[in-house]
Amino acid sequence: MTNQAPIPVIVNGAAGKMGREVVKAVAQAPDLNLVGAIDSSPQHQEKDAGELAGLSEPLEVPITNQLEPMLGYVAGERQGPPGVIVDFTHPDSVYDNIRSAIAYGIRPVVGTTGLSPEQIEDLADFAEKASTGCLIIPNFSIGMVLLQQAAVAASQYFDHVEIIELHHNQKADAPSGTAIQTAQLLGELGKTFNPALVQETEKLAGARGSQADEGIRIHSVRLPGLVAHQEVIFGAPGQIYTLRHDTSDRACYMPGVLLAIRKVLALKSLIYGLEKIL
Ligand SMILES: NC(=O)C1=CN([C@@H]2O[C@H](COP(=O)(O)OP(=O)(O)OC[C@H]3O[C@@H](n4cnc5c(N)ncnc54)[C@H](OP(=O)(O)O)[C@@H]3O)[C@@H](O)[C@H]2O)C=CC1
Ligand SMILES: O=C(O)C1=N[C@H](C(=O)O)C[C@H](O)C1
Repeated sequence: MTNQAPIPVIVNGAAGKMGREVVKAVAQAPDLNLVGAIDSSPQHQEKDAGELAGLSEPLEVPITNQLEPMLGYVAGERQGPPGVIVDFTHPDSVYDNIRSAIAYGIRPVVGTTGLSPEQIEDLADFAEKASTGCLIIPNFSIGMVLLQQAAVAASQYFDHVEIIELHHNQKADAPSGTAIQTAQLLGELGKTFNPALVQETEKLAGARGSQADEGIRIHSVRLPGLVAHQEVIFGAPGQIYTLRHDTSDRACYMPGVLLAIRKVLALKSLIYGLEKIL
């Protein structure tokens, strides 16, 4: 049992699919205190974040679109640990959100995908200069970390690999942040995958998917009825090795989100990927 004051947590994107899960998870964690719920969606302004998330009791935390005043308010609290902001918003806004939080000394835990490599590098410089921890985690589920580790192990023995990611049809970005990170992890071995055997022609543009730097094809499927799924398919003469992860409930991300909130306070720079904090 610890006497430490709870960590103040702001959820950005609190009315969204992930934001609502995070509100519930934070409200149920005794060492965390939900102090703010931000969301730009006009129809949810002033609603109680707890009720919106499906909790039986209100949390007395209203949804607001006032990010900067909220950051200023939490930063101004002199007692207890510094604040953390969890971001599940939109690829278009996440870069600015992270910069604003760091400028106020609030530690970002970022699940929003769609940041470019240049933006991540720039944010890493900014966090380093501010000596402020920041976590960018393309996928918070332990199953995906295990899939990626298995894929890295397999890639020592296979020269041919393609990725298929499948998501619900409200997803803004493609390919998924997880698929991009998976290709990067495979590419870190320094191998070039998928040496061409024939001159290929795409009769319909995009038929062979997108091609990451590592030579790895990524195919994106968007359908209602899907949540989040990924296959990494290795091929060699006479054999196929398939790794697959399926998400059926966004609750699967919450242990990773809570871990990241607790870990980010001890950091002084930006870290990318859940595997680095396990
Ligand atoms: N890292 C991980 O493990 C996971 C990452 N994700 C990522 O998280 C992000 C959010 O996903 P999801 O919850 O499904 O998306 P949703 O669209 O369900 O939720 C996003 C919420 O953020 C709001 N919003 C949009 N822009 C802003 C802004 N500038 N400031 C404040 N609020 C804003 C949206 O409002 P409105 O609807 O009005 O636009 C919406 O309520 C995506 O990038 C997704 O890829 C998702 C699952 C797991
Ligand atoms: O939008 C989603 O749903 C998800 N987004 C993340 C991604 O782009 O990788 C993580 C997970 O796949 C769910």
